[in-house]
Amino acid sequence: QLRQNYYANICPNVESIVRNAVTAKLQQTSVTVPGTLRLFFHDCFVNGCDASVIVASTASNTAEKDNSINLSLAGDGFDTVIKAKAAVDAIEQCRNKVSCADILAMAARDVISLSGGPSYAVELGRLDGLSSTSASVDGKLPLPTFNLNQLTAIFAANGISQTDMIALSAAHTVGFSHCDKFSNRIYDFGGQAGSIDPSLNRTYATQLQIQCPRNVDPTIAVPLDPVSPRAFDNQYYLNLQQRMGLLSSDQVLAEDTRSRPTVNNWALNSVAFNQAFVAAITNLGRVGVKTNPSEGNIRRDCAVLN
Ligand code: HEM
Ligand SMILES: [Ca+2]
Repeated sequence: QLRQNYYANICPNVESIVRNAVTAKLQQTSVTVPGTLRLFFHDCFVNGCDASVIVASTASNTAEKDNSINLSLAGDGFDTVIKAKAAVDAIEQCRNKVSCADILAMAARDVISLSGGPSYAVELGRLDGLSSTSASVDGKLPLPTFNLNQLTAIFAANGISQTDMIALSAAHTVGFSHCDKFSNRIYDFGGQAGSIDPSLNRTYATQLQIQCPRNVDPTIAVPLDPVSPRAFDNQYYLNLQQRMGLLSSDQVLAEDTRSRPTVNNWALNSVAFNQAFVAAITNLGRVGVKTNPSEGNIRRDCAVLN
């Protein structure tokens, strides 16, 4: 139902308007890249790709963004969409004609290519959702402690294959994680005093213990990809081969014999990885999309339901 060039007659320059806004935002802060990419994922897995994650809470409604799992979404991701929407709406012909969900899909595409990843044509035509509740997020997003079966199942629930899940996990080639998401791996692993997760590289574990001491300030975050934290590349898989996946859900992809061959292939072949990633994020962008006016609309303010 979605298609490329959906806005060709409605707002012909929408893609360059969004790209320029994203580029300007990226010049202000590099967090724009991971912030926008993770926002797209957290949107699509809850109520489909409908910008429900961007809606702000009101006196009578606690929105998705205030669910505990979304509290670590970077404010700069939201700001990227708000700024791109303002740039689109500054053009008379485009005003209130482009959905926030599509702007987020375009911005996600743009931050990937602007940080060295593949460029691809993005499918458009999503409507913005009509609701956003914190309760609707519960159980819909993967946890960093998930094993391969749990990861595969939660992606399958969104119609996304295990191969696509392995490709999409490479989004962790950029951005940061707070210490609490992996502290169980570096301190008293398995409840055993002084124990470290055996699937974690020892040298890396020591570095992490220094960056994340016990009782660390909860605002401290460390790069998900310690080798090339700002480049969108296949370094993620090379890290996994070195047991330098930061989250347990990252490292499990190289530890489980069912996913390991794919990890090894994409560590070796960045062209094949880029191809797989484009296919996978295109599938992610199709999850639960609303195209019928009875199920959505085009929000005037991305943070407020019309
Ligand atoms: C496979 C299951 C996944 C799990 C368990 C997972 C979990 C996490 C966790 C725990 C963090 C750290 C949050 C924090 O402490 O601030 C994180 C960060 C991130 N995730 Fe995922 N994630 C998964 C898949 C994805 C996917 C599919 C994408 C996008 C396509 C994605 C994009 C990101 C990005 C870009 C960051 C860095 C955010 C930032 O620096 O602001 N993740 N993820
Ligand atoms: Ca959503």
